[in-house]
Amino acid sequence: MTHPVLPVASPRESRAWLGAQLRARPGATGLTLVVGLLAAATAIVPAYALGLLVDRVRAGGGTDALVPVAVVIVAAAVVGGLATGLSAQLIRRLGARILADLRERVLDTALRLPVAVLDRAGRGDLVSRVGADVSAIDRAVSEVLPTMISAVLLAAISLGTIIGIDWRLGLAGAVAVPLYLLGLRWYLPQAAPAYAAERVAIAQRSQQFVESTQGIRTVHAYRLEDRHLAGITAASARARDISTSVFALYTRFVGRINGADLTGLGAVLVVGFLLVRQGTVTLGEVSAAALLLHRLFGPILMLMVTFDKAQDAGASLARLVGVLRTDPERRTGGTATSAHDLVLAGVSFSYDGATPVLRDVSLRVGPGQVVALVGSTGAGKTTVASIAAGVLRPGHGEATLGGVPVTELPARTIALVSQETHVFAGPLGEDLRLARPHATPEELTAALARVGALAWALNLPDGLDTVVGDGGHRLTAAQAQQLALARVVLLDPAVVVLDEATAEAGSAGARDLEQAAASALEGRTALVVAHRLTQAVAADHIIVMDHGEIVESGPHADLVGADGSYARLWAAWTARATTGTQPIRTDATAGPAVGSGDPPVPHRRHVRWTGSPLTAQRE
Ligand SMILES: Nc1ncnc2c1ncn2[C@@H]1O[C@H](COP(=O)(O)OP(=O)(O)OP(=O)(O)O)[C@@H](O)[C@H]1O
Repeated sequence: MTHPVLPVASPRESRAWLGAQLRARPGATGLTLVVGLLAAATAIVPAYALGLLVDRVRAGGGTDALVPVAVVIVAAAVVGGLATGLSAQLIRRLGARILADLRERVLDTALRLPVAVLDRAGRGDLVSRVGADVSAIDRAVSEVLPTMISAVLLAAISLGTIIGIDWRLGLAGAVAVPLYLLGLRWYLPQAAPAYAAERVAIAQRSQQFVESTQGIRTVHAYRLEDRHLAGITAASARARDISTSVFALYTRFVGRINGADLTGLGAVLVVGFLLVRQGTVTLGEVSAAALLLHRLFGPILMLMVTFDKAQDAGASLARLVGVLRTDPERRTGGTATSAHDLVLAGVSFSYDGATPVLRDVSLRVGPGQVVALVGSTGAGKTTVASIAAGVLRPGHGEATLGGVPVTELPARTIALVSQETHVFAGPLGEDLRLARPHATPEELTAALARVGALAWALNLPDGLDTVVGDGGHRLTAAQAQQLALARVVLLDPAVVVLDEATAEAGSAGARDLEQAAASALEGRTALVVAHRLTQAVAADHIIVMDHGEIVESGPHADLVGADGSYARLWAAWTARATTGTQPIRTDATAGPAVGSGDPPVPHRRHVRWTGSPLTAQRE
C-alpha cells in the first residue's frame, strides 16, 4: 500500500504563494527589479550604440561623432557590470530571505501537525521536505536564479528593443523561439536519466576503488589484485562511457540551440536586408537588432541548460508550500481545569480506516480521580490514552474535558507522558525548563525531589548543568522517566495521561517509578495505562480492555470479587509476585520484562504537551 503523503501544492498555488511573498516585501522586490532592469538595459546599450556607430560611419561622421558613442559604450559596460553584480546579490538576498521564511513556516506547521497526519504521511517525507527540498531551492537561489532572472529580463528588453526598431525584425527574431522549445523538449526527457546514470556509475567506480584499497591486505593475501583491477577497470570504463554519452547528448543539445540561434539571426539579417532596401530602417538599426539577438545567445543557452534545475527547485517549492496547506492543530477552545470531567463517549477508532482498533469506548475520569487502564498487549490502551490526550482524533464519538473537545484545548491543559520519552540534548536544567521556561532553580529541585530524582541529579558531574541526551551524559531508562515526571510537576497540567512502560525499568526501578508517578499525579485528574497491576490497585477506578472494547470496570476490590478477566489477571499477578517470578506486566503477553538493572535509555520517553511545538521532537 502506498502511504498518502503530505500535500503538494499545484504550480498555481506555488506561484500565488511566491507572488504573495514578493508583494509582502515591496521595498526589496522593487529594488531587485529596478536594479535587474537597469543591468539588462545597460547590457543592450553597447549593441544599440554600435548600430548608431554604423550609421554615423556610413554618413561619413568624424571623430567628433564617433567618440561620444564610444564613451557611451564604455560607460554602459562599467555601469552594466556593476548593476549585474548588484542585481545578482539582491536576487540571492531576496531569495534567501523568502526561503528562510518558508523553512520557518514549514517547520512551524510541521511541529503543529496532528501526530496521526505525520504517522500517515511518514516522517521521512517531512524530513526530506525540510532537508533535501530546502537545499534544492537554496542551490537554485544561489547558483542559477540570478543568471536566469537576468537572462529573462535581458531577453524581454532585447526583444522589446528589436520590436521598437521595427516589428518585422522582432517577428524574424522570434522564429527562433519554437526551435528553442523543440530543443528543450528533445533534451529534457533524456537529460535527467542520463545524468542520474552518470552519478550512479561514478559512485560505483568510487565504491569499487574504496573497497579494493580498504581491503588491500586481503587482496594481497589471496592474490586478488587482477580481479580487483579488472573490477575497477570495468567500473571506470562504464563511468567513462556514460560520461561520454552524456557529453555527446549535451553537445547535440547545444548544437540544436546554436541552430535555433543562427536561424533567428539569419531571419533578422534577411528581413533587415529587405527593410534596408525598402528604406524603412537604416543599416545601423539592422546591425543593432542583429547584435542584440546575438547578445542573447549566451543567456538563452544558460536558461536552457539550467531549466531542469529550475524545474527541480519548482517541484521542491511545491512540496514545501504543500506543507503550509495542511491544517495544523488549532487549540483555541475554552479553558478546562482539574475540576472538570475527562470523558470519552462512544469512541471508535481505526489507524488505517479499515481495521477497527477501538469499538464504542466510553469512560469518565472525575475531577481528581485516577483511572487505570489494563488489558493485554494490543487491547487498545495506548490508543485510548492518545485519544484522551488529544493526540489522535476519534473516528466516531468524542473525547472532552469539561465539555470541550480535547483536541481544541489550549496546549498544556493535558500532559501525556508517553512510552516514547525524549531526553533533549542539553543541560538537565534546560530539559526540565521545557515544561516551565522561567522555572527558578528552587522550582527545579522541588520538582526533582517530588519524583525522587533529586539525589541522582545532584550527583551528576555538573549537577543540573550536566549536559544530558545525545552526545551528553547517558541517563538510564528510569532516570529519563523520572525526568518526564518532573516535567509534569513543573508543567502543572489539569489532566495527566500516563502511558509509561514502568515494567521496562525492572521490578525495583518500577516500584520507584510508580512512587514517582503517584507523587506527580497527586491532586490531578489522571488516566493511567497500568503496565503493572500495582498501579491499578492504587487507582480509584479500573477499566479492563480487550480487543478494543471495555470488558470490565470498577474499583479493584469489586473486580477481584467479580471473578472475571481482571480477577484472573490479578491471580496471575499475585502468584508471580509471591514466587518472585518475572515478568510482572499486566499485558503479560508482551514477553519477559527487562532485567532489574537499569539500562541506558534505549530510545526516548518524554512528556508530550498536546499541541505544543515540543510534540514534534518526538521520534
Ligand atoms: N500507529 C499505528 N498504526 C497502525 N496500527 C496501530 C498503531 N498503533 C497501534 N496499532 C494497533 O492498534 C491496536 C491497539 O494498539 P495499542 O497500542 O493501543 O494497544 P495497547 O493495549 O496499548 O498495547 P501495548 O500494551 O502493547 O502498548 C494493535 O492491534 C496495534 O497493532
